[in-house]
Amino acid sequence: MELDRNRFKAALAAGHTQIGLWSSLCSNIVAEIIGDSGFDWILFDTEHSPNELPDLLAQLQAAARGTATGIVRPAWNDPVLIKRILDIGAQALLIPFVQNAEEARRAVAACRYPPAGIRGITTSGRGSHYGRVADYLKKADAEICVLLQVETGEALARIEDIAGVDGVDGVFIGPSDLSASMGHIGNPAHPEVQAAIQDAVRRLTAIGKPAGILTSIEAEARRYIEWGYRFVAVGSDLGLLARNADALARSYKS
Ligand SMILES: O=C(O)C(=O)C[C@H](O)[C@@H](O)CO
Repeated sequence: MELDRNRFKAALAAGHTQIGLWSSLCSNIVAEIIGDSGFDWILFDTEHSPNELPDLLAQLQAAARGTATGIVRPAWNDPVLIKRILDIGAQALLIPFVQNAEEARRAVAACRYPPAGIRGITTSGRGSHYGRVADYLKKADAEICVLLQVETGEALARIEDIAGVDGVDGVFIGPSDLSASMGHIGNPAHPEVQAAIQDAVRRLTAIGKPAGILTSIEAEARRYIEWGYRFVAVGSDLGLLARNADALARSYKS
Protein backbone atom coordinates (compact mmCIF):
# COMPACT_ATOMS: atom_id res chain seq x y z
CA MET A 1 0.00 0.00 0.00
CA GLU A 2 1.22 3.51 -0.86
CA LEU A 3 1.81 6.30 1.65
CA ASP A 4 -0.92 8.98 1.47
CA ARG A 5 0.21 12.04 -0.47
CA ASN A 6 -0.17 15.34 1.33
CA ARG A 7 -2.02 17.48 -1.21
CA PHE A 8 -1.85 20.59 0.95
CA LYS A 9 1.93 20.38 1.36
CA ALA A 10 2.45 19.88 -2.38
CA ALA A 11 0.11 22.75 -3.28
CA LEU A 12 1.75 25.11 -0.80
CA ALA A 13 5.22 24.25 -2.11
CA ALA A 14 3.95 24.90 -5.66
CA GLY A 15 2.77 28.37 -4.62
CA HIS A 16 -0.98 27.70 -4.90
CA THR A 17 -3.12 29.71 -2.49
CA GLN A 18 -4.92 27.39 -0.09
CA ILE A 19 -8.27 28.47 1.34
CA GLY A 20 -9.20 26.93 4.67
CA LEU A 21 -11.79 26.76 7.39
CA TRP A 22 -11.06 26.76 11.12
CA SER A 23 -12.83 24.00 13.02
CA SER A 24 -13.56 24.34 16.72
CA LEU A 25 -16.72 22.28 17.03
CA CYS A 26 -14.93 18.98 17.78
CA SER A 27 -17.44 16.94 15.79
CA ASN A 28 -16.89 14.24 13.18
CA ILE A 29 -20.27 15.01 11.64
CA VAL A 30 -19.32 18.66 11.24
CA ALA A 31 -15.95 17.57 9.82
CA GLU A 32 -17.74 15.46 7.23
CA ILE A 33 -20.09 18.31 6.30
CA ILE A 34 -17.41 20.98 5.94
CA GLY A 35 -15.04 18.45 4.36
CA ASP A 36 -17.34 18.36 1.33
CA SER A 37 -17.62 22.15 1.05
CA GLY A 38 -14.65 22.54 -1.26
CA PHE A 39 -12.05 24.01 1.10
CA ASP A 40 -8.38 23.11 0.61
CA TRP A 41 -7.73 22.64 4.32
CA ILE A 42 -9.50 22.42 7.62
CA LEU A 43 -7.79 23.27 10.88
CA PHE A 44 -8.84 20.97 13.70
CA ASP A 45 -8.00 22.85 16.85
CA THR A 46 -6.99 21.24 20.11
CA GLU A 47 -5.42 24.34 21.68
CA HIS A 48 -8.56 26.33 22.36
CA SER A 49 -11.24 23.69 21.71
CA PRO A 50 -12.22 20.74 23.93
CA ASN A 51 -10.95 18.33 21.29
CA GLU A 52 -9.54 15.05 22.61
CA LEU A 53 -7.66 12.39 20.67
CA PRO A 54 -10.49 9.88 19.95
CA ASP A 55 -12.73 12.72 18.72
CA LEU A 56 -9.90 14.13 16.65
CA LEU A 57 -9.35 10.74 15.04
CA ALA A 58 -13.01 10.61 14.03
CA GLN A 59 -12.76 14.13 12.56
CA LEU A 60 -9.70 13.20 10.49
CA GLN A 61 -11.45 10.05 9.27
CA ALA A 62 -14.56 12.01 8.32
CA ALA A 63 -12.64 14.79 6.55
CA ALA A 64 -10.62 12.26 4.55
CA ARG A 65 -13.67 11.75 2.31
CA GLY A 66 -13.73 15.39 1.25
CA THR A 67 -11.59 17.96 -0.53
CA ALA A 68 -9.72 19.39 2.43
CA THR A 69 -6.49 18.29 4.07
CA GLY A 70 -6.92 18.06 7.83
CA ILE A 71 -4.38 20.15 9.71
CA VAL A 72 -4.22 19.70 13.47
CA ARG A 73 -3.14 22.31 15.98
CA PRO A 74 -1.73 20.62 19.09
CA ALA A 75 -2.33 22.42 22.35
CA TRP A 76 1.38 23.18 22.68
CA ASN A 77 4.77 22.66 21.04
CA ASP A 78 5.12 19.37 22.86
CA PRO A 79 6.65 16.22 21.31
CA VAL A 80 4.26 13.91 23.15
CA LEU A 81 1.14 15.73 21.95
CA ILE A 82 2.63 15.93 18.44
CA LYS A 83 3.54 12.22 18.38
CA ARG A 84 0.04 11.18 19.36
CA ILE A 85 -1.50 13.39 16.65
CA LEU A 86 0.87 12.01 13.99
CA ASP A 87 0.12 8.45 15.08
CA ILE A 88 -3.59 8.92 14.35
CA GLY A 89 -2.68 9.84 10.79
CA ALA A 90 -2.49 13.64 10.67
CA GLN A 91 0.02 14.70 8.02
CA ALA A 92 -0.09 18.44 8.70
CA LEU A 93 0.39 20.25 11.99
CA LEU A 94 0.12 23.87 13.04
CA ILE A 95 2.33 24.21 16.10
CA PRO A 96 1.47 27.17 18.33
CA PHE A 97 3.58 29.76 20.11
CA VAL A 98 6.96 29.28 18.47
CA GLN A 99 9.15 32.06 19.76
CA ASN A 100 12.61 31.43 18.30
CA ALA A 101 14.70 29.18 16.04
CA GLU A 102 15.44 26.70 18.84
CA GLU A 103 11.71 26.15 19.46
CA ALA A 104 11.21 25.83 15.70
CA ARG A 105 13.90 23.14 15.55
CA ARG A 106 12.21 21.30 18.44
CA ALA A 107 8.86 21.43 16.63
CA VAL A 108 10.33 20.01 13.42
CA ALA A 109 12.26 17.31 15.34
CA ALA A 110 9.01 16.16 16.98
CA CYS A 111 7.58 15.54 13.50
CA ARG A 112 10.57 13.57 12.18
CA TYR A 113 11.71 10.01 12.80
CA PRO A 114 15.35 9.44 13.80
CA PRO A 115 17.96 10.30 12.75
CA ALA A 116 16.34 13.58 11.59
CA GLY A 117 14.19 13.93 14.72
CA ILE A 118 12.81 12.34 17.84
CA ARG A 119 9.38 11.00 16.84
CA GLY A 120 8.77 7.73 18.66
CA ILE A 121 8.29 4.61 16.58
CA THR A 122 5.16 2.68 15.92
CA THR A 123 4.79 0.54 12.84
CA SER A 124 1.04 0.18 13.16
CA GLY A 125 -0.41 3.70 13.31
CA ARG A 126 -3.18 4.98 11.06
CA GLY A 127 -0.66 6.96 8.96
CA SER A 128 0.94 3.70 7.85
CA HIS A 129 -2.49 2.21 7.10
CA TYR A 130 -1.99 0.08 10.20
CA GLY A 131 1.35 -1.30 9.07
CA ARG A 132 0.47 -1.80 5.40
CA VAL A 133 2.62 0.99 3.90
CA ALA A 134 5.97 -0.57 3.03
CA ASP A 135 8.90 1.34 4.52
CA TYR A 136 6.56 3.81 6.24
CA LEU A 137 9.24 4.74 8.77
CA LYS A 138 11.58 5.82 5.99
CA LYS A 139 8.94 7.62 3.90
CA ALA A 140 6.65 9.29 6.43
CA ASP A 141 8.72 12.46 7.09
CA ALA A 142 8.51 13.58 3.46
CA GLU A 143 4.72 13.93 3.57
CA ILE A 144 4.44 15.65 6.96
CA CYS A 145 3.78 19.37 6.69
CA VAL A 146 5.13 21.46 9.56
CA LEU A 147 3.51 24.86 10.01
CA LEU A 148 4.64 27.08 12.86
CA GLN A 149 2.57 29.74 14.55
CA VAL A 150 4.18 33.10 15.22
CA GLU A 151 1.98 35.12 17.53
CA THR A 152 4.00 37.64 19.51
CA GLY A 153 5.98 40.76 18.70
CA GLU A 154 9.08 38.98 20.04
CA ALA A 155 8.66 36.07 17.60
CA LEU A 156 7.86 38.44 14.76
CA ALA A 157 11.20 40.15 15.27
CA ARG A 158 12.88 36.77 14.62
CA ILE A 159 10.59 35.55 11.87
CA GLU A 160 13.38 34.83 9.37
CA ASP A 161 15.27 32.70 11.94
CA ILE A 162 12.11 30.73 12.73
CA ALA A 163 10.97 30.29 9.13
CA GLY A 164 14.49 29.45 7.97
CA VAL A 165 14.75 26.32 10.11
CA ASP A 166 15.09 23.27 7.88
CA GLY A 167 11.79 21.41 7.65
CA VAL A 168 9.48 24.37 8.24
CA ASP A 169 6.86 24.38 5.46
CA GLY A 170 5.09 27.59 6.39
CA VAL A 171 4.52 30.20 9.10
CA PHE A 172 1.08 31.15 10.37
CA ILE A 173 0.53 34.54 11.95
CA GLY A 174 -1.93 34.40 14.86
CA PRO A 175 -3.72 37.75 14.64
CA SER A 176 -5.50 37.51 18.00
CA ASP A 177 -2.44 36.69 20.08
CA LEU A 178 -0.25 39.03 18.06
CA SER A 179 -2.61 41.94 18.69
CA ALA A 180 -2.66 41.07 22.41
CA SER A 181 1.13 40.97 22.56
CA MET A 182 1.29 44.36 20.83
CA GLY A 183 -0.99 45.99 23.41
CA HIS A 184 -4.14 45.90 21.26
CA ILE A 185 -5.97 42.93 22.76
CA GLY A 186 -9.17 42.09 20.88
CA ASN A 187 -8.29 44.42 18.01
CA PRO A 188 -6.31 42.69 15.23
CA ALA A 189 -7.62 45.42 12.90
CA HIS A 190 -5.58 48.08 14.73
CA PRO A 191 -3.31 49.82 12.17
CA GLU A 192 -0.14 48.84 14.08
CA VAL A 193 -1.19 45.17 14.07
CA GLN A 194 -2.16 45.31 10.41
CA ALA A 195 1.23 46.85 9.59
CA ALA A 196 2.93 44.00 11.47
CA ILE A 197 0.82 41.41 9.62
CA GLN A 198 1.78 42.99 6.30
CA ASP A 199 5.43 43.20 7.29
CA ALA A 200 5.40 39.52 8.26
CA VAL A 201 4.16 38.32 4.88
CA ARG A 202 6.59 40.60 3.08
CA ARG A 203 9.53 39.15 5.01
CA LEU A 204 8.34 35.55 4.67
CA THR A 205 7.79 35.95 0.94
CA ALA A 206 11.28 37.42 0.60
CA ILE A 207 12.77 34.18 1.95
CA GLY A 208 10.36 31.95 0.02
CA LYS A 209 8.27 30.73 2.98
CA PRO A 210 4.48 30.55 2.63
CA ALA A 211 2.59 32.65 5.16
CA GLY A 212 -0.79 31.78 6.64
CA ILE A 213 -3.43 33.58 8.66
CA LEU A 214 -7.02 33.43 9.90
CA THR A 215 -9.88 35.91 9.70
CA SER A 216 -13.63 35.66 9.35
CA ILE A 217 -13.94 39.10 7.76
CA GLU A 218 -14.12 38.75 3.99
CA ALA A 219 -12.51 42.09 3.14
CA GLU A 220 -9.62 41.25 5.46
CA ALA A 221 -9.18 37.76 3.98
CA ARG A 222 -9.07 39.16 0.46
CA ARG A 223 -6.56 41.83 1.53
CA TYR A 224 -4.34 39.22 3.18
CA ILE A 225 -4.38 37.12 -0.01
CA GLU A 226 -3.50 40.23 -2.01
CA TRP A 227 -0.60 40.91 0.39
CA GLY A 228 0.71 37.41 -0.38
CA TYR A 229 -0.71 35.17 2.34
CA ARG A 230 -0.83 31.66 0.87
CA PHE A 231 -2.90 29.65 3.35
CA VAL A 232 -5.80 31.62 4.68
CA ALA A 233 -8.61 30.38 6.89
CA VAL A 234 -11.59 32.48 5.88
CA GLY A 235 -13.95 31.55 8.69
CA SER A 236 -14.76 28.96 11.30
CA ASP A 237 -17.41 26.29 11.69
CA LEU A 238 -18.36 27.72 15.07
CA GLY A 239 -18.69 31.24 13.66
CA LEU A 240 -20.78 30.05 10.71
CA LEU A 241 -23.16 28.21 13.00
CA ALA A 242 -23.45 30.94 15.62
CA ARG A 243 -23.87 33.87 13.18
CA ASN A 244 -26.39 32.04 11.00
CA ALA A 245 -28.37 30.69 13.95
CA ASP A 246 -28.49 34.18 15.47
CA ALA A 247 -29.61 35.72 12.18
CA LEU A 248 -32.33 33.09 11.66
CA ALA A 249 -33.72 33.56 15.16
CA ARG A 250 -33.59 37.34 14.80
CA SER A 251 -35.45 37.21 11.49
CA TYR A 252 -38.50 35.70 13.28
CA LYS A 253 -38.21 37.22 16.72
CA SER A 254 -37.57 40.90 16.03
O1 LIG B 1 -3.71 34.25 17.61
C1 LIG B 1 -4.62 33.76 16.91
O2 LIG B 1 -5.34 34.44 16.16
C2 LIG B 1 -4.83 32.34 17.01
O3 LIG B 1 -4.03 31.64 17.61
C3 LIG B 1 -6.10 31.76 16.47
C4 LIG B 1 -7.09 31.66 17.58
O4 LIG B 1 -6.65 30.71 18.50
C5 LIG B 1 -8.44 31.25 17.06
O5 LIG B 1 -9.11 30.54 18.03
C6 LIG B 1 -9.29 32.39 16.67
O6 LIG B 1 -9.55 33.23 17.74
